[in-house]
Amino acid sequence: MMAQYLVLKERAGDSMLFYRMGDFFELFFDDAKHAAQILDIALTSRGEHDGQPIPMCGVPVHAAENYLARLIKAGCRVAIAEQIETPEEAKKRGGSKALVARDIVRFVTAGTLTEEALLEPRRANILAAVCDVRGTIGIAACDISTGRMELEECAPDRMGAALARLGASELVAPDGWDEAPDRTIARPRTHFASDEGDARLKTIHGVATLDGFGQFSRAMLAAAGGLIAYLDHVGCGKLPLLLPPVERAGDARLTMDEATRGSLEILEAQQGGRKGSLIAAVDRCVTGAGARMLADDLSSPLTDADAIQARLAAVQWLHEDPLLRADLRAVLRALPDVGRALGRIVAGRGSPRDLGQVRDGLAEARRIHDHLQGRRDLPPLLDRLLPALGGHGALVDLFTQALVPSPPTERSQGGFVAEGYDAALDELRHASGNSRRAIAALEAKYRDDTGITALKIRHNGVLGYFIEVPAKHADALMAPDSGFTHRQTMAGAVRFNSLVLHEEATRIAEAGGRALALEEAHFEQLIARAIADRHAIAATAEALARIDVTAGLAERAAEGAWSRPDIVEERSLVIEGGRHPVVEDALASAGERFVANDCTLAPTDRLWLIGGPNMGGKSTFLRQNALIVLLAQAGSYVPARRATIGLVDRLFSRVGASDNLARGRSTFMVEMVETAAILAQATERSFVILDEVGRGTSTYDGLALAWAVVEAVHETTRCRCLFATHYHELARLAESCDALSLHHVRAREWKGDLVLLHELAEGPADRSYGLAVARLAGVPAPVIARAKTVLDRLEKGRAETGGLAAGLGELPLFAAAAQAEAEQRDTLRERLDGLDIDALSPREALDLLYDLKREAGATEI
Ligand SMILES: Nc1ncnc2c1ncn2[C@@H]1O[C@H](COP(=O)(O)OP(=O)(O)OP(=O)(O)O)[C@@H](O)[C@H]1O
Repeated sequence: MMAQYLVLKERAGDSMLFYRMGDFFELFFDDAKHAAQILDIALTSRGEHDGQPIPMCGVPVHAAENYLARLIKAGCRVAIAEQIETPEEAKKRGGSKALVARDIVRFVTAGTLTEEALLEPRRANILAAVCDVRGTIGIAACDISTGRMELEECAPDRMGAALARLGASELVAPDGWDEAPDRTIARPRTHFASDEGDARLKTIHGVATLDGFGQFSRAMLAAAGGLIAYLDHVGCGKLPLLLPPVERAGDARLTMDEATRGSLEILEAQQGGRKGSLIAAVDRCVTGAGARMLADDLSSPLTDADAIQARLAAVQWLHEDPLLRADLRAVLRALPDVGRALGRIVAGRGSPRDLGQVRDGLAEARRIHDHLQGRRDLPPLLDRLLPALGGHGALVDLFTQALVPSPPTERSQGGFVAEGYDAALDELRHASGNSRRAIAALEAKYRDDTGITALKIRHNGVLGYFIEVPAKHADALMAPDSGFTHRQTMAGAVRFNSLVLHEEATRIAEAGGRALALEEAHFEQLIARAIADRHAIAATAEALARIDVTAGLAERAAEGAWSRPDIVEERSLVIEGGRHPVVEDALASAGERFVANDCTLAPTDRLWLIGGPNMGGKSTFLRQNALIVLLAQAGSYVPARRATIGLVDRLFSRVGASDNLARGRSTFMVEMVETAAILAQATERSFVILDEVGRGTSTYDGLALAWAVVEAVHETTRCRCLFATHYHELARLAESCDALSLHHVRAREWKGDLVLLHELAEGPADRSYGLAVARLAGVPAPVIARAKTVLDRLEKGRAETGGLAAGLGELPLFAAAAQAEAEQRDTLRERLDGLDIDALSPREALDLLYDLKREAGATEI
């Protein structure tokens, strides 16, 4: 047995091997140790290997899903080795000692789950493949629980942002690729071939060309090849549901990199989990599929004004009709997760319950279709969904006739095919019903005949049906001519059989067996029917999700008095009475009110420097505006009295000195890397929020960098930007940068206490209130008093020397400085240009080289 185990383990590679033995999956060696620790189950041993006891642990097959879920969560992958023949077959094949043949039937990995119990209902589960084809990155992503597949390509510097958007639970990449992102699973490079990807997609979808689905580049197809090869591997040849690939054009979406997503807490709060995230504050979807689609919308807002307007018009329509909205949501709320049920069916793991869910979902879709059809003012987005909502009449009728109202998850016991669907099956059921009744009559008859009132006819798995009497009455039945045969003597009872009982029991067993076989055949037919219609069913699931998202957003807007944003092409951002949805919710639950603030950026006033005390609300203001842009472009109403959003192509959010120790970089290093990315990638159409950039280093360095970054954003990037800072000195930039203005969050000292008003006002911050905030935070009075003394000294010093920013007044403008540097570098070029190398002696050449080097060094920072 160990030899068989070791061969399978070799094939399992770095996945744990679940080795089926009877009713258990057993794990051995290091797998056992590792799993026992994660699952907190007993580690035992079995036999010996190389003279050492073999560590072993096991999980019962019927509870395996739960254990799998915990292992997957802990980052493991699991190979499932099943018995692929019965012990009888093994004996027939190889004699009484033959080992039952086993094989790996599938791998369970984080990105390839379909089981309801292992998936989060409100989150997509993405598996992605990424590769590099001659300097272009191809990405293929799919959610195999619903079959959705997307292909995308981007430049190498956009790979991080594209992958961050996907948030894949598992990522595969070619072996030996130096630029592969962290935590990827390496797969053979040969799998990532565009010809292979193209051929596989054509075969899967039965088409001669992929042109009908979109235009896919070589990089996209190579990634698709890698993805499908990996799916082959984990499914051991059985592919899950894959819908036709959709091309995701990078520039049709608002680009956000990983740091921006993290700091805006779109799908997850920074401390982890959904609570406190944007989606938690926005999501009012009543179905899991709706919630998953909303997460996708918020992760990749649109940049196309028409597409955004279409979504907004649909939200508005349902916003203005609360009754219809409530009706729709009531129907949606009762919907099963059709997409995921279909995913399980196609993956070969469908149950009668999944078929029932598809039937119920499609029937409800029809009701929604009838609700919407014929409404005069139906917005185009919803109108386009109508065809997908209907059209399943024949399938729904078939499934309704074939299946009982609530089919079970377990199919081996039968009982899911409805009465009236198959006359032969009804007959068999009728026959076994008659036999059961006959057995009940027999029991009454035997009681009468024997006069033993405690006589019972019972059933168990080992004996089948038998007659049981208390031990004290057994003698009468033991008599040879009693008509009963003795079967078993228990402590207080004796069990018998009789010819009539045996005959009835046989009839039940035979009818039962044949009924099960019939049900199984019907099940296969119904599964095949669902698979044949998979594309249309998936389209219905998608349409239902879009309606749920739209109704959910309308509901959220109504709840929070949100407004429909205007989407314009100009580079402005005008938000009146804007609020931060997450902070507002948190304050509301504490009984406090959120102070709404305006943001009015325009091409002539596109960079706001925002000062004011700690805790004054600067970060909140910055983020709320970024979130409002994001929500608007995702097609949602926004938490503001009015908003006009000039389309944004890329959104950046940076918080100074945020910790990213997990990546092993110092906080300041992270801050600078992220700032560098903004300066390199932001365009005139971008919106950038920078929160205290520069604070992660010494005061002088920090101020100098913050100064230079603001100038660069103003002069070179020219994007819309909100910059929060504690450096008062930066206010002097208003003198040289004409599209920059100064703002602050207001605070007041009242009777010695600091009152934070959380209100934004024009002009520079008058002072920093740092000590007052420290007092609010409970820093002991003697420490505050001492700090006050130190502060007085420092301020006196500043007054005498002109302070930190002394001398900055004479600093040349950013553009002029950049020009001067460029010119200085050009004198080097001129000298090189004018050089006749052949005319130089070796000595002269060397001297010249030293000289040039000296000149270059003088211009270095
Ligand atoms: N507009 C607002 N209305 C009401 N309360 C607010 C508002 N803005 C912020 N707050 C409250 O003030 C707290 C601090 O806000 P925030 O973190 O934005 O301040 P900050 O100025 O960025 O502080 P620091 O400079 O220390 O980072 C928030 O957690 C929230 O409770």
